[in-house]
Amino acid sequence: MLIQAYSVERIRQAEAAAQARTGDGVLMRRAATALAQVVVARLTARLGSRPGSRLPGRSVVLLVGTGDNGGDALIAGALLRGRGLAVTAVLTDPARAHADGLARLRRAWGRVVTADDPRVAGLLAGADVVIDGLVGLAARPPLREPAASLVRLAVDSPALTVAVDLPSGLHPDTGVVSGPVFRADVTVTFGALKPGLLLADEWCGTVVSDDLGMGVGTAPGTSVRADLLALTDGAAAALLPDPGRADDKYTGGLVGVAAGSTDYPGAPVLSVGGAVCLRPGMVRYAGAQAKAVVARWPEVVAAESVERAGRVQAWVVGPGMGTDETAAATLRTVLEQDVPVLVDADGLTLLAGHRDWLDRRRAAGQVTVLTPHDREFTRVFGDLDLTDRLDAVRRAAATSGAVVLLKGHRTLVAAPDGTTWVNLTGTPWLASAGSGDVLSGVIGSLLASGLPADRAAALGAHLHGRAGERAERAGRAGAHALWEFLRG
Ligand SMILES: NC(=O)C1=CN([C@@H]2O[C@H](COP(=O)(O)OP(=O)(O)OC[C@H]3O[C@@H](n4cnc5c(N)ncnc54)[C@H](OP(=O)(O)O)[C@@H]3O)[C@@H](O)[C@H]2O)[C@@H](O)CC1
Ligand SMILES: [K+]
Repeated sequence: MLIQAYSVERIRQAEAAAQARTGDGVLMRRAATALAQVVVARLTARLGSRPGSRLPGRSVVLLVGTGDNGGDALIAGALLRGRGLAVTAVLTDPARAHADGLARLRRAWGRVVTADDPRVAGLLAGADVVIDGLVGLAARPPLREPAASLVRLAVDSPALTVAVDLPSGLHPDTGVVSGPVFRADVTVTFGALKPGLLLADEWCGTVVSDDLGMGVGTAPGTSVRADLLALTDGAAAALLPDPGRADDKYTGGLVGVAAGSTDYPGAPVLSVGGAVCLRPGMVRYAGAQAKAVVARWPEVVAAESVERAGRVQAWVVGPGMGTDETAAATLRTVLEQDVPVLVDADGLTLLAGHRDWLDRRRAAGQVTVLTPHDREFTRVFGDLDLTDRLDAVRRAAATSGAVVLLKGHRTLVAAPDGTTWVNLTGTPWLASAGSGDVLSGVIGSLLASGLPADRAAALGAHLHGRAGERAERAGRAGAHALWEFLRG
């Protein structure tokens, strides 16, 4: 199963349709029930079975804004009162707080204070649970006062922090964070995942999604495609090409790597290594480092130039290639071939001055994949602002006709038809020299095996991230062993 996120607009459409079926208030009651259940389960687990660790009497603080997000929190608060918890709602604007939710909490003997109450800081510091019902789908960060101050206070609370629908301060569609953000241990989200929860997952903690019976993405007559996709390990394993019994080295995927120069002997070895690790039928290498490449990867068939390399089913071009005339000629030759081509590193720098080469491939219906980091992205797509990375990568794919993989904490992949992926694997340890070279080879192999380009890029990023996580564990173990050794 793929992980699927939907835009606020799509969720609102499904909500309207569901509300017409169920009648007023039903979805909110379901949302509040789901929220209260998660709070009880998580708090019970947190308290454990120590003496005195019973739920009744534990304190819950609700941060309540001016909309239905606050309504969810208030009704959940009333339900938690029913379990014997002490519940206090902190209202940002009493006149605009959800009236029915407030009435229910009051009927259940919940306490209500306003955000300017001097006791609020103490309440948050002493709470067992803080529930963030400040803003949800209607959020337009940065948070205004007094919500911003409440979030700042909540950051210091040792309580279990639970976000309703999404952490306040985060943009639901873009994941862009500006100003203070509620840092959640758990986010209970309704209808479907929102893109922001995947793009800025570091604020969300564990995400529990309850569709409330809304059927987002399945409404008749609407597009079933999610707005943002992510792979699970299971989905990644299902995509991985397996050689069939009838395959030989020529049918199992032939990938060519045009990379390296006299100045950069390492990048081609790494890029070819990435390709080899995916076990295609054959890896061909073209460039100035044939000896170094074959010394490390003896199964590779190497040549000095693309013209002499022979037939392939996909090319990777660019890592360590330099940006001189020879490199430009190599890039041009590769881009003239009617096979999928992945352009990385120096290839991207060169491409910035030759956008017409990309246009030609687009006109011919040929598949191109670009794998920039931020600086390379700006070189090629200078007019696109990277504040909203999702928007930028989608525009880049739409205007260039290429699949664009934008590297980052959460690597994004966008296809010209609008299909967009976010990669959820990896570690900051991957932000190191040579890591991108390996990724280019991995994706090149997947392209050669015939996977659609956006899937090849998303799968490559997923596998590369998992490999990075393993390397991190090994690196940490190594560093620890070294430390022990040095200490004698
Ligand atoms: N769809 C579903 O499936 C279901 C949805 N449900 C729930 O409803 C929620 C959506 O409720 P909603 O539409 O009432 O808006 P919500 O997010 O509570 O915002 C309230 C107000 O916040 C304000 N505000 C905005 N930005 C701000 C900022 N930066 N700083 C400060 N304030 C800011 C803005 O006010 P204004 O700008 O007008 O002053 C806005 O009107 C949804 O997230 C889910 O929890 C469930 O109950 C049932 C199923
Ligand atoms: K919230």
